[in-house]
Amino acid sequence: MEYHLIDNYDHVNEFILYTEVNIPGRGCDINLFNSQISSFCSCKYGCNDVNICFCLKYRNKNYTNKKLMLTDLSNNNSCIECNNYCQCDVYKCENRVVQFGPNANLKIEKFPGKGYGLISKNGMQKGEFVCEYAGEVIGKQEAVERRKRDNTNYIFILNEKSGNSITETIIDATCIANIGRYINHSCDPNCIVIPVRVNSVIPKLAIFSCKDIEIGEEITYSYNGSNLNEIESTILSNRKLCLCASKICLKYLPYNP
Ligand SMILES: C[S@@+](CC[C@H](N)C(=O)[O-])C[C@H]1O[C@@H](n2cnc3c(N)ncnc32)[C@H](O)[C@@H]1O
Repeated sequence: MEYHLIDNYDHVNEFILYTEVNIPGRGCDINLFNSQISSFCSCKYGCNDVNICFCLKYRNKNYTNKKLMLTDLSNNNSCIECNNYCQCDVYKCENRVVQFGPNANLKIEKFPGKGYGLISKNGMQKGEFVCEYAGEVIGKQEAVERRKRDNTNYIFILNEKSGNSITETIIDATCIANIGRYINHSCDPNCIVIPVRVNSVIPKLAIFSCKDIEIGEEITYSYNGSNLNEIESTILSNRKLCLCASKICLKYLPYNP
């Protein structure tokens, strides 16, 4: 059964194209992009029992009451949600969160010195899904070239380690993106980025709160680990000052955006 993603947000800049989900860009492996995870569950009820649901059987439980179970993430920092092949009821299944789209409680605001940023209008509880960081899925070489050409701020690189191998997912949200592109960096962030797979083998970069967030508070994650290392070494002399204002601020953004 298919799900319906609801995303009513738009950009503050008319030159940026809104996309609710990732789209393939240059250098993206189209076969991987179009791949369909072939395992599925045949649950009749909520997909909340690791002994019954096939999607949860070999993993930790991802969510409780639709909130990310942060304690289980130390061993396993990625999630696989139930997919289009699963026979569970889409709206009763407890293993579907990111696929339904962003939190309805977000607002883009201006922050002096930082440009735009995202706030939570009504506050959030720890573990709530905020939104995806969606954009063009591109290859490494293309990312290096775009970064040199445009000095772009919006290329996110996610590295997932599994044994000796590393899976790299690169999303460029410069020109085509969802609301996730507006989230600023903090050295003491209230959100984390987790790779979440639904149908495709290529993960969605899903942003979840890792603390309770107050009404009107800025939503942030740490940009540390989301950069292009090859380029970083050439630009350390030109790093941007961090304005996160946290007590443990490291003074500079983790890379030169
Ligand atoms: C992914 S964008 C975030 C959204 C951006 N503020 C905007 O207006 O589109 C990254 C850029 O935001 C700004 N930024 C993000 N976090 C910041 C911080 N803690 N301090 C200063 N500038 C920040 C930097 O200019 C950075 O290049």
